Amino acid sequence: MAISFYKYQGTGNDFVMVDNRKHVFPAEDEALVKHLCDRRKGIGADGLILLQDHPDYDFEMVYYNADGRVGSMCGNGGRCTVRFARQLGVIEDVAYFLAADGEHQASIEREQIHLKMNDVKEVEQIGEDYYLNTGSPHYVRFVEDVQNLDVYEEGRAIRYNERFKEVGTNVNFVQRLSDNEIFVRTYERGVEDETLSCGTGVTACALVASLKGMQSPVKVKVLGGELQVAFEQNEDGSFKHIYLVGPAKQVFTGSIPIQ
Ligand SMILES: N[C@@H](CCC[C@H](N)C(=O)O)C(=O)O
Repeated sequence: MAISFYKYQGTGNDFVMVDNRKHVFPAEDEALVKHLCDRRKGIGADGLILLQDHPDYDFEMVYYNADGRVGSMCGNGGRCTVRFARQLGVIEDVAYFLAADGEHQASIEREQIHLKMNDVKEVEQIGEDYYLNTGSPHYVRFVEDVQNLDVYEEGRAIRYNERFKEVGTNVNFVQRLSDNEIFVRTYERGVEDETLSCGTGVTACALVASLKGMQSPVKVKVLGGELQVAFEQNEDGSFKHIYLVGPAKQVFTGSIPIQ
C-alpha cells in the first residue's frame, strides 16, 4: 500500500501533509509518523499533519511531532494546512478550523497567511526568563547574541530540566534587533533539535517582547525567513487578538509505500 503526501514549509519549518478526509492514514501509528518524518529513511520533516473533515469546521488539523507523538498547536503547520486546504479546494481565502488547542480562523492574502492564535491568559516569569502557552508550551530567554549561541545544548538543558522533563517544553532564545524587531532561534520539543522556525515559539517571543516594551506588530526574523506577530494586551496582562502572519508553500508531492 502507498500513501500520497504533500510536502509544505512555512519559514523553513517543514511538514508532511496528508489529505485524510477519506481516512487513508492509519490511526495512531507513531512508528509510521516517525518513519515518514525521518530525513534519511523517510520523506523528512519536522512534523506530520493530517487534514480531516469536521462537521462544524472547514477542516480539522491533526498535528504530530517528528518523533511520532501527537503534538499540540503548530503555528507554521497551521498556516501550511490553510494553504493545503485552499489547494485541495476545501476553502476559498478564509478558513475556520479546529486544531489541538481549539478553534482558529485564518485568511490568505497572496503569499501571506494570517492565522489567528488563541488568547494567552498567563505569562509566568522564571528568574529572568518566561514560560507561556501559545497553543504549545514555550520557554523564552532573551540573550545578547543569539547567532553565536549553542541552541541545541542550551535548549536541551532547559527542555530536560527537572520542571519540564516529563511533559517537555519548546525553548526559544531571543535577541532584540531594534524597537520593533527580534531574532528568534528555537529548540523544538518532539523534533529534539533546533528547527529553522517555530510559529507558536515566535508568537510567545513577541508577546514576551511586548512585556519588555515592544509594540505590536513585532517583526520576527528566524533562520528560515520572517514572520510578524500582531496582538492586543488586556489590562490584566493577558493577550487577545493574536495573529501570526507569514508565508506557507507547497514544496513537492509524492507517494510513499507503507506496510
Ligand atoms: N513548530 C511548531 C510547534 C510545534 C510544537 C512543538 N514541537 C511542541 O511539541 O510543542 C510551530 O510552528 O508552532
